[in-house]
Amino acid sequence: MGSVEAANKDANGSLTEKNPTVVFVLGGPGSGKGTQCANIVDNFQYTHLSAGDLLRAEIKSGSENGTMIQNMIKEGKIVPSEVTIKLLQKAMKESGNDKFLIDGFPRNEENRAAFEKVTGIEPAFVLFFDCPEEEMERRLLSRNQGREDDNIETIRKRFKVFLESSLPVINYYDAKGKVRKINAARSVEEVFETVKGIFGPKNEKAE
Ligand SMILES: Nc1ncnc2c1ncn2[C@@H]1O[C@H](COP(=O)(O)OP(=O)(O)O)[C@@H](O)[C@H]1O
Ligand SMILES: Nc1ccn([C@@H]2O[C@H](COP(=O)(O)OP(=O)(O)O)[C@@H](O)[C@H]2O)c(=O)n1
Repeated sequence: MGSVEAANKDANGSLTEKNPTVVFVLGGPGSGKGTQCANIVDNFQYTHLSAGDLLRAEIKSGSENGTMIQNMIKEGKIVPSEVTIKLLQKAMKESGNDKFLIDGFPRNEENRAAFEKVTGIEPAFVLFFDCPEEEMERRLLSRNQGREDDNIETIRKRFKVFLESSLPVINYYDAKGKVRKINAARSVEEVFETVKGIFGPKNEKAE
């Protein structure tokens, strides 16, 4: 990692090295990213930041970008990284933590390159929840969270975007040896057993 980009100024204005630990959590829509992130947060010292949740909160907040974000989500399109990265940076700062699960980001090459450029952060590793489309479709159609994009028409568009734009990002990190691929087509408990093994005992929360 470029140490210059990673350097931050402390309260006295002097440069300090701050290297937050970032784990990207990727996988198709409905693969179980959010579910497993909740389990990780219960057991390990990480803060969960879902890019989709941050974007949905931005719509609700009445922000000037709200309508644009809402239209893009309805179409299953990826919101420009400038918007998403600002939300992620703000949430990282506000958390006071230095360990993050960044869920549903980066979703395309533009997301990936911009995050690296703006923050200077490289992920420690990437969790990839691998799940067949039929299973993801079943899960999304019964998610019942009232999401405007959990309808079959938008779901098909999201699958297409995942294959065309998000998988290349996973392949990019795979070539760097950073991807931990997990079979997500199992029960929540079985998937979490595998996830636990990846995080190891080091960051486990005390009972
Ligand atoms: N391993 C699993 N088996 C069955 N259903 C699951 C599993 N993991 C998550 N779900 C359910 O599938 C839906 C999508 O999961 P979610 O975690 O929201 O996925 P993502 O964040 O990847 O879109 C939710 O209703 C969730 O309860
Ligand atoms: N990095 C991101 C993440 C989500 N999004 C948008 O938010 C939608 C929902 O993403 P999500 O991660 O909450 O949900 P899933 O599609 O994984 O179920 C995506 O289909 C995109 O429209 C985005 O534009 N950029």
